Amino acid sequence: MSELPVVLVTGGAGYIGSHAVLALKDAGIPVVVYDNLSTGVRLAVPDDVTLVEGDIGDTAHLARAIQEHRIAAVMHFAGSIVVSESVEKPLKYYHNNTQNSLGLIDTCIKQGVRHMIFSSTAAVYGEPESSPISEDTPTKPINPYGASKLMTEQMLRDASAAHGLNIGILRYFNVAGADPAGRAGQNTPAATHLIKVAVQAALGLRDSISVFGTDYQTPDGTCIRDYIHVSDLADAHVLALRHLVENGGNLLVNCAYGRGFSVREVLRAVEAVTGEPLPVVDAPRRAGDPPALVASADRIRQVLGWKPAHDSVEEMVRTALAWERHISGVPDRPASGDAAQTRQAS
Ligand SMILES: NC(=O)c1ccc[n+]([C@@H]2O[C@H](COP(=O)([O-])OP(=O)(O)OC[C@H]3O[C@@H](n4cnc5c(N)ncnc54)[C@H](O)[C@@H]3O)[C@@H](O)[C@H]2O)c1
Ligand SMILES: O=c1ccn([C@@H]2O[C@H](COP(=O)(O)OP(=O)(O)O[C@H]3O[C@H](CO)[C@H](O)[C@H](O)[C@H]3O)[C@@H](O)[C@H]2O)c(=O)[nH]1
Repeated sequence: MSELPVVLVTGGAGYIGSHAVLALKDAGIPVVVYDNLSTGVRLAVPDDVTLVEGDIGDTAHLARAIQEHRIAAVMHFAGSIVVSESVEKPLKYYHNNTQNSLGLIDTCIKQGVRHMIFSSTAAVYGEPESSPISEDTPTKPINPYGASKLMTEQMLRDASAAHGLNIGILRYFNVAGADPAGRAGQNTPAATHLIKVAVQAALGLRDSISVFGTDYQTPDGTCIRDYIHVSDLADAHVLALRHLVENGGNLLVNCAYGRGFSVREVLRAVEAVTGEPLPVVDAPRRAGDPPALVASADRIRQVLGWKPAHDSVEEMVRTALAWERHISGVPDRPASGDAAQTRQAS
């Protein structure tokens, strides 16, 4: 096995990046985090990992960090991620996801970085005419978020051809859950992701959960997504890094399990895990949402030998719920026997 390089994780104080940091550490790979803490939090970075606080748009600062820590590989998670916000504020997305990635790629090439793994998204496919979605499905984003990521993919391909940078483009579908060992999770209080919002509603941290759109052309009228556990996704990054270091060349893979769940199915899973009904409100469609995104997930298994360990919506919900309790301080419900005793005593 070739020696693995020191990895700079941009966005490593965020949700997925912090899980990737854990997976790299667990694999014994040295790691440094670069993050401006705009949505990420310092506490998400383990004590024994260096956090360089900075913006990827500050290329001089970035170049110094790459030199100082002898970085040879970058995992690039930093970005803006909310589809509906990208419709309202498209230039924020072209700035942070496209323009800042351009500066990062340029800096990496000038500093001799050999490998880059990029967080792309299923949103690059838009509303595909066929399902499941393979990596060869045409890319036609329907929102600025997806367009901003697709442009970065193109820059990476061109930069790779011209400058020999090895690139791994990972197109994530819907990421959910938290580290099963309880070391990390999604920390953004105002997060918009379905499972995060649903467990917050289950814990009484939100009054209700809205179902955005009930009239889609899907079996129960709600949107369908391919949810992937964040720890399986983090492991895929370590495998992708090994692949680039050992084989060179480029990689483009969907990151998903290859099966879809509707919004209502996800909410039923939350109710099954908590044993309580959720306060659900039907609401109008949300801007920029495609009706269904389900991956063909064969390539990632074949090329990387990826074997997911957490392929279950219930496990995503359970781990997300445990993390939400941990950060919010909402205690676990008493076991039903305890509740019965309390009632009898009163
Ligand atoms: N969450 C999902 O379901 C999902 C799906 C597909 C793709 N992605 C992609 O994965 C990546 C990580 O997403 P996440 O869910 O962990 O989001 P997140 O908001 O938790 O993490 C993003 C991190 O990047 C940092 N950041 C943002 N802009 C920065 C900048 N200019 N300079 C330095 N740091 C900056 C933030 O502080 C944060 O720590 C993003 O690129 C996102 O587009 C996420
Ligand atoms: O409170 C909510 C939140 C979400 N939804 C619905 O649940 C589905 C999933 O929505 P999320 O906000 O959890 O995720 P998105 O599919 O909008 O987007 C996520 O996955 C994409 C890839 O599929 C992108 O990469 C993006 O970064 C990431 O946020 C959508 O149909 C949405 O309308 C609700 O009904 N109520």
